[in-house]
Amino acid sequence: MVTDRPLLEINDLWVTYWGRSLLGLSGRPFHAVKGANLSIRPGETLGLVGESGSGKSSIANTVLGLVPAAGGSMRFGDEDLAGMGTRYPSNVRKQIQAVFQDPYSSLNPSMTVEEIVTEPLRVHTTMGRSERRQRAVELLELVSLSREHLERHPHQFSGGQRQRIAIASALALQPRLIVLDEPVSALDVSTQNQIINLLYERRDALGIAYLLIAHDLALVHHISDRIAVMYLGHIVEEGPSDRVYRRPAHPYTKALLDAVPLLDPQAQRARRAARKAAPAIDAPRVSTTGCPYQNRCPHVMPRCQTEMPPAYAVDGGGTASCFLHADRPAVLPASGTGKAA
Ligand SMILES: Nc1ncnc2c1ncn2[C@@H]1O[C@H](COP(=O)(O)OP(=O)(O)OP(=O)(O)O)[C@@H](O)[C@H]1O
Repeated sequence: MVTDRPLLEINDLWVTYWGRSLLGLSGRPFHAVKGANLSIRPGETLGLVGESGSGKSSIANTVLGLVPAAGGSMRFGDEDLAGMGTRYPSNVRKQIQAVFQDPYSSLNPSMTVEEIVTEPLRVHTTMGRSERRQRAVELLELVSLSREHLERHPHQFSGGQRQRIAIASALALQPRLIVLDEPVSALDVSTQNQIINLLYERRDALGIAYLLIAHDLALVHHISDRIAVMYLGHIVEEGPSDRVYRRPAHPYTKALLDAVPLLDPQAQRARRAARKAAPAIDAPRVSTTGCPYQNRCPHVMPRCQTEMPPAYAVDGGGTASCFLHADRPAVLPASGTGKAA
């Protein structure tokens, strides 16, 4: 049910945190997201990957209206999200829901399952109590739980069941977009598969779009239509999931994929040997000019140290911000060259 017009369109997004000095005055700004461009169509899943600290949750929290955009635009349908800061009106908040990583801390332990699942209905609709209860039963059935679970508290459930409850609550208002921030990384492998299948089913049945944040590239490839790759606040590559996974165009995406363990032990041994023979790679470092990946990149060229690459079109779809593709048309200006508001 993917259509062409974007549901969410993010252009040149900046997210900035301000440090605090001892006197409580604002210290130096830290730009966690530097000019990101992303879009998600209705019913589409966009996987956002990158190492810890690259800015994925900062984008997610800005889309959810938990953190204000410091610059750029974010359109959701006809709504200007960036202009609303953290004060989304109810009609917008209803349409964008979230499921977070840790089902042990994201559910209020003093509430019953019925209260948790019907809370969004209580806040955002005029439904009466019995109607809400009926809806709670339907929602629990959607996530393979049942009426008998209504009166129980979160501590009476396993991690996977708690994540089902969180998903039921996120579905309550029939949102158009759900932000999934590491939704299965706290779960064991077989429970992960069950939750992923559940998310799949709900997406196909209800036409919801997902912004899926995860470290696990194999998982993201499995569930996403498109993948965007972040490095130090920049989107360095974006494109159809299969193309990014099988033919990564940015050296950083390639490095991320090389870190995914191979099932074949012989191939895994060969890869380990090749890695040992390769020169040591520096830790990530914020460069003041040029490409953010320059000090780790095996293909670094002189211009990478002075110029930020624009996003070049890539064969098979999508873009890569890397001068290795400079023979292709640039479709977006270099990210991070604009100024945060
Ligand atoms: N509230 C905050 N105040 C100051 N700095 C922050 C804040 N939240 C995040 N940061 C910083 O912003 C950068 C990006 O963080 P973010 O959580 O968005 O990354 P991430 O890619 O989601 O990481 P992870 O995968 O570990 O969750 C990090 O350097 C982080 O320390």
